[in-house]
Amino acid sequence: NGTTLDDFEVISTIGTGSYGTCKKIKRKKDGKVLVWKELDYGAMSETEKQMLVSEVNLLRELKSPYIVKYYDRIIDRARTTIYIIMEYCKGGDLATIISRNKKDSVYLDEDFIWKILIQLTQALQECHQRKNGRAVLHRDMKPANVFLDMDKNVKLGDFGLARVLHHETSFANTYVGTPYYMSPELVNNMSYNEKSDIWSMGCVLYELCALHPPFVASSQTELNRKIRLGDFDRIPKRYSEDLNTIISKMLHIEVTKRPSIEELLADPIVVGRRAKMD
Ligand SMILES: CN(C)CCCNS(=O)(=O)c1cccc(Nc2nc(OCC3CCCCC3)c3[nH]cnc3n2)c1
Repeated sequence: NGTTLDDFEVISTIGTGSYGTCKKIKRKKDGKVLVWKELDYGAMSETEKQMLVSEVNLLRELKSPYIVKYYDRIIDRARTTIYIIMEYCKGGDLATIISRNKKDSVYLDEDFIWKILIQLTQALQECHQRKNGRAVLHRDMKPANVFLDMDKNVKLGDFGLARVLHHETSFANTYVGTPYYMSPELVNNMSYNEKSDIWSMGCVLYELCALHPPFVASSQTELNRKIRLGDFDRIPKRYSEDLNTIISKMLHIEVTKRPSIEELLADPIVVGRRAKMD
């Protein structure tokens, strides 16, 4: 592909993630605002570079209105840096929205939370039920990875990048935050599976309601104990029994009892709410 860095102009730096820096950019030919994520692969082994290539190729295949659109990539061998060009989400991320509402002690509207629930479920459906291939697991769904576009539609971001960097040897593996969203099966050292993404989605939706995660502790061991027990307070009483029921189902500690994407989309409560929205 003929895309080069000169085709873009950097507007500003949005932030730095576990893998590198995210910048807001403008495509010179038409002024379109995008972002790129800069990853320095200099310290990566051959295996990790292979994983990075396959993750980026997976990004290209994920096409959903609720997944951050991948545009292109530029490789700068001189700087051992890959630039992954994606759509810019004007509404920012849910972590920022949650912390602002928490500071102002203002709960989010139930309709807004249902919209996020339904769109996040559809984003996961695209990944878990991919037509031409194996399911892509997000592995790192959390409020900071869920963005909004200018119409407050969900844009699930940073796919795959999490996997590449959770590869044991990569430097970015040093945990920066507390893994509030680890599922019970992960805490019990079992394998990550599609139902683990459902658990994380439940944690994100719970946090949108309560403005704090379902399980909070001051140490990893205490957090693990709480996650294994699976006891959490009901979401604030201002929210309906329907919303509480759906979120509680996603937070079932037994993987087999936790609904799959298709079961969620077929749930009468979800079907009923979607009918009201469309
Ligand atoms: C770290 N955050 C709590 C706040 C810091 C920054 N504010 S913010 O709420 O993300 C914010 C504000 C305005 C616009 C956007 N748009 C946006 N951001 C992305 O990634 C952000 C990046 C992810 C890794 C960590 C650093 C930040 C995108 N990726 C693909 N499209 C993207 N569009 C984001």
